[in-house]
Amino acid sequence: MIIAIDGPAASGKGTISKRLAKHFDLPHMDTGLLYRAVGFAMRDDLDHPNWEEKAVTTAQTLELSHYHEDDLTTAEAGIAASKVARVPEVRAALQTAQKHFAHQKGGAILDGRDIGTRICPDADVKLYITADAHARAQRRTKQLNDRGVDVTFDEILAQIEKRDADDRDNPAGAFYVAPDAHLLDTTKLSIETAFQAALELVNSVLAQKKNTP
Ligand SMILES: Nc1ncnc2c1ncn2[C@@H]1O[C@H](COP(=O)(O)OP(=O)(O)OP(=O)(O)O)[C@@H](O)[C@H]1O
Ligand SMILES: Nc1ccn([C@@H]2O[C@H](COP(=O)(O)O)[C@@H](O)[C@H]2O)c(=O)n1
Repeated sequence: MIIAIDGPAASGKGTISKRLAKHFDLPHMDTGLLYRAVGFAMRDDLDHPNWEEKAVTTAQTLELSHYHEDDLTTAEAGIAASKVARVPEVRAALQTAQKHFAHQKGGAILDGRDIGTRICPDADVKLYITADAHARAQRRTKQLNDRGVDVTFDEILAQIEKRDADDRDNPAGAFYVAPDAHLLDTTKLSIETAFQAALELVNSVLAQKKNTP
């Protein structure tokens, strides 16, 4: 079984994906980390004239295990990720690993931006997790402040709005809600309620498929 989960930054898709992965005993891939790793590796080179070429080589030779998650989950790595994600050859290099992970025996859960549209258009279940920018900025600010990172709500809101806009008009992406995705707005939901709502959606899609000859 393949479950594809998409949504904008800090919508809670990673939290829901991890919980669903545990529930269904499926391996999980946070595909944003791949783009973040390339962005992080390129952080001092993004102003160079030939940065795109270097980003492609970085993506083609990426070893995610060489990076620390704390370095990848910063706001700066998110902004750099969004920049390298606009290079079609970077996307192509990272797609191979994602498709391979998705189609392993027994299935998988992947979360990102183009999982239901480009990586796994054949997924058994597709969810699109969203929340308004204000709620997402509050969550991300708390997440970073709890980790001791000194950022304000206003800074994070501005970054989230910019990243939303950059991602929305990424010419190399397929960042739209797949027509067969189920939408879940978590703006007013706690983590637990959001997870239960996602689980209900997944179970209802699976039950429907089981009953369809
Ligand atoms: N429904 C919710 N209510 C409150 N906080 C939440 C909710 N869902 C997630 N969070 C918190 O918001 C933060 C961001 O969540 P998460 O990492 O799951 O988002 P994401 O969409 O995967 O983000 P990214 O796109 O940057 O990877 C985390 O600290 C998480 O605990
Ligand atoms: N499938 C994906 C996943 C992510 N991106 C880009 O990476 C940025 C960081 O992603 P997070 O999920 O960790 O926030 C994101 O803003 C996208 O630009 C992508 O292109 N495709």
